[in-house]
Amino acid sequence: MRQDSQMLLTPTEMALADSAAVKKGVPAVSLMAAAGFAVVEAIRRRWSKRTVLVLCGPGNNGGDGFVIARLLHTAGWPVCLAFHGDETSLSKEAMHHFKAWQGRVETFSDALFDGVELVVDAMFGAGLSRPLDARYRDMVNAMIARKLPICAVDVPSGVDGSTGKALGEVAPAALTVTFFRKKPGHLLFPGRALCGELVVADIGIPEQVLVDINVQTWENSPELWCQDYPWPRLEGHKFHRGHAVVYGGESTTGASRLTARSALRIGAGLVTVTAPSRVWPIYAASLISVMATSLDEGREQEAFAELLIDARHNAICIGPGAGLQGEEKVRTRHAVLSALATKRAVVLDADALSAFSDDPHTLFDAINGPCVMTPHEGEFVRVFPEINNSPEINNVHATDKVTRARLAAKLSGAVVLLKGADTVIASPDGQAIINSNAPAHLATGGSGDVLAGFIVGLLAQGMAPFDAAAAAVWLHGEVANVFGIGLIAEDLPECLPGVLSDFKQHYCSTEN
Ligand SMILES: NC(=O)C1=CN([C@@H]2O[C@H](COP(=O)(O)OP(=O)(O)OC[C@H]3O[C@@H](n4cnc5c(N)ncnc54)[C@H](OP(=O)(O)O)[C@@H]3O)[C@@H](O)[C@H]2O)[C@H](O)CC1
Ligand SMILES: [K+]
Repeated sequence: MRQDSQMLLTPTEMALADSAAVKKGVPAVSLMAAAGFAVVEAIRRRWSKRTVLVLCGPGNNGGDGFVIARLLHTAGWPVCLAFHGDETSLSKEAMHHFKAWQGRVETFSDALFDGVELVVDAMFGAGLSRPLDARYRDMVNAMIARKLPICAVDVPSGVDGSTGKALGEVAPAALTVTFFRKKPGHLLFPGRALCGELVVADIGIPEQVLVDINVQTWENSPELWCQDYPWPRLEGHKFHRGHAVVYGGESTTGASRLTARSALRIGAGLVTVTAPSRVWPIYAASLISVMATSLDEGREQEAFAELLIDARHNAICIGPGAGLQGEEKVRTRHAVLSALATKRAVVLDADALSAFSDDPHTLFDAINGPCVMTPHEGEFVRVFPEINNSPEINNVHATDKVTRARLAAKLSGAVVLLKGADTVIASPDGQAIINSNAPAHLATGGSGDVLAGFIVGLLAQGMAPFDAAAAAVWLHGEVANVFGIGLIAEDLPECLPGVLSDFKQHYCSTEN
């Protein structure tokens, strides 16, 4: 996966890009000048001339602030620049721009905010290494109290660019201007909410510097996987489009029916729901294009395993409505192990994960083929207690969502899709994708069942697990955006065809 435009750089990787650019002959002082210029451009596009307070910190984020203050002043804006830090410790480039500022340099105080209409937050960016010291914290609290519009340089001060975590109180920005590429912290909550509008500015770093950086994190977009999207082919046949099996439970029958319909809508050639014979009539009466197969009473486990002997059943989804009560839990576990034993593509969601909360390693040991797990936070904690309980695994801090998903993928051998407003998809080889298109109204009952259906439907058509998971999540979010507020889970598969047509037109120019 090498889609340069979708790459997300951690602050450490950004520093590598920065120094590689300098090695290629772009002076650091020019990078800083370009960064400041880009912020001023973004400010002038958004706000008319007004009184600005530029708060500068001790590092190069503050250096950008010196440039911003100078350029706004030159443009005739009333500017107040305040700096807190050790002047003698400024980097060469920051010192260069500090000296170029001809006006007064104020010390931090609450009174600075009087009469101000816009604040530029250039206190800390990529170099933040700990919660803010008291003087900076006071300014953050004043910004929060004054409710003034804020333009943050690179990140709002206090947000960790690699994790999106807030190291203490953070004043939310109306606009954040970052450089070269987005950082994971711009997409992960709470960072995402604190950034406001996000602008990525070109500051003259050559694209070639990316070749030597082993980037492993991307923002989800069809550009990452549209090449491999399994469009129906004219010479195709429904048997070429796979046969998905969805395991249906006894009590919450709607969940697996939603999953099955979604698998069919996204293009699986055939979809079968299996159901215990006691409840089979519910499935049979309500399904039309999805087939319902009855599992004989008393030998449901054997019957499910027997169904899977037919290798045409090439993708299996277990979890939505599978059941966790008494005997149902035993059957759910058995179904999962039978499915994994086939080494065909398997999606494990909801109850299929919780059923292994007592002995997750039994589950991990059984994963030896293509598998996607789709836990929400609660299920993640149940299945990966060691990642959750230990702050550090193999010297990696396992507290942020991307790292946790990566570790889980490595531990289990499955692609792990950790759901939420900022869903992360991680592959056992370390690659991770952060999704950013899900609207708030997608959080509705049954929406996870639909997602599992989209994934198993794509797997049935031969898409690789990591791509299938990323494509399903993006399409899921896109459908919700197109449908709008008032969405219920049933709307998702029904609204998918229009979204698929638009997506095909925009991203897949050549006919398959
Ligand atoms: N990378 C690029 O291509 C460009 C980046 N630009 C801008 O530069 C910043 C990153 O600059 P950097 O100097 O690395 O980091 P910061 O400005 O964020 O701050 C580092 C200094 O702050 C001290 N620090 C860190 N945390 C705290 C804290 N909680 N309280 C007080 N002081 C703190 C840190 O001290 P240490 O003791 O930790 O070493 C540093 O002194 C990037 O965000 C961009 O805005 C360029 O100008 C353009 C190119
Ligand atoms: K900042």
